[in-house]
Amino acid sequence: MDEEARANVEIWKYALGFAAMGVVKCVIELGLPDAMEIHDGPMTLSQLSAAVGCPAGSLHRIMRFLTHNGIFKKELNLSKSQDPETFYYSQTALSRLLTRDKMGPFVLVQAGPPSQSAGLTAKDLKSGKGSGVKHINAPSEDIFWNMFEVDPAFYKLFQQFLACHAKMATTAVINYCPKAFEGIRCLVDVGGHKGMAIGMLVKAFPWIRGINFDLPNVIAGASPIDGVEHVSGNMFESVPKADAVMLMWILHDWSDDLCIDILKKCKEAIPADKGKVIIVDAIIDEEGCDEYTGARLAMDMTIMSATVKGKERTDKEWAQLLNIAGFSRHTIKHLKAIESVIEAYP
Ligand SMILES: Nc1ncnc2c1ncn2[C@@H]1O[C@H](CSCC[C@H]([NH3+])C(=O)O)[C@@H](O)[C@H]1O
Ligand SMILES: COc1ccc(-c2cc(=O)c3ccc(O)c(O)c3o2)cc1
Repeated sequence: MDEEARANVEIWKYALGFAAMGVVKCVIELGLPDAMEIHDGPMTLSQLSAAVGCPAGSLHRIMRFLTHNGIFKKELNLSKSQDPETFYYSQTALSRLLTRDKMGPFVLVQAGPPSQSAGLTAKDLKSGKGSGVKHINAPSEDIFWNMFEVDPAFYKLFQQFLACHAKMATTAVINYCPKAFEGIRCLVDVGGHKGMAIGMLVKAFPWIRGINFDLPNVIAGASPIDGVEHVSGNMFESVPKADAVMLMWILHDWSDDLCIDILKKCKEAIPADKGKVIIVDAIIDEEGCDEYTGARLAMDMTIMSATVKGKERTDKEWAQLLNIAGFSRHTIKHLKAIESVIEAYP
């Protein structure tokens, strides 16, 4: 790998490093390394879930991230057949160091007092309601982003972060997946924020007329962009009509049920015969692994701590969502990035 390619991978260690440390802190709080020590042998996911009082769904994602990083091992239980309990988890030299009588307290103290520490907490996980830092004032997840109410300064930073992400991810999409944009006359970027991505796409593919669609408070702050019309609305109600819809970094914020609602609205917006939905999001590779697998799993931990029921999805989970939302087929193109491109057809 050349220096630049290595840098593109390495940077994620630093960008998502806080999430990784937050999860390690959280499993110590849950007492997971201690529970394994007491059990004194391999444990299935449901045994672990019962021992630490954390729902199996989130615990599965946490263990997937930790085993990838050498904290705990996942092994095949050859005495059983194809169900999730086919696997069991056991300790590694690293996880043995995370008990409360070894390095556990050392890690916890670095995160500061519980009232001030951000990210995942044992309490949130045990409640099964998700963490949802950014939906802090929201009664449920199907509410508009309400970052303004949480902290205006943080909201400003979050806007810069989104612009920076859109620039990076759209560059990868343009370089590695240009074919997806052939023949599209009108493209709507749903949740396109201030229009960075659609602005870059209409410049790279000048035959496209772009629509940037986002919440009214976001569109109100967007500047004019050549070839792009800004439209405000709510994707849970309707999406502007176009030949194709793009959803970049949208679906990973929402539960399966709300993703299906969004996908159905997108399907209504495109022609049934030649329309498509272009999803740009991570695909978790549970079987294989590439240089970005660690970053995708760390992003899943960030999404777990930042949203109520969002998650990064495996290819099987994506297929299931698209199928339930009424799409007949889809293709996947991997980029040299955290994200992949899924093209879904009515
Ligand atoms: N109900 C909604 N309708 C339309 N846009 C929404 C809705 N809820 C959240 N959003 C927007 O969805 C975006 C998610 S962040 C992703 C931004 C951009 N696509 C990127 O990849 O960088 C934000 O700009 C939100 O304002
Ligand atoms: C209020 O505290 C937070 C809110 C949001 C996030 C956050 C971080 C991040 O990397 C990310 C990535 C993608 C995405 O769709 C997000 O919503 C997102 O949120 C962290 C802390």
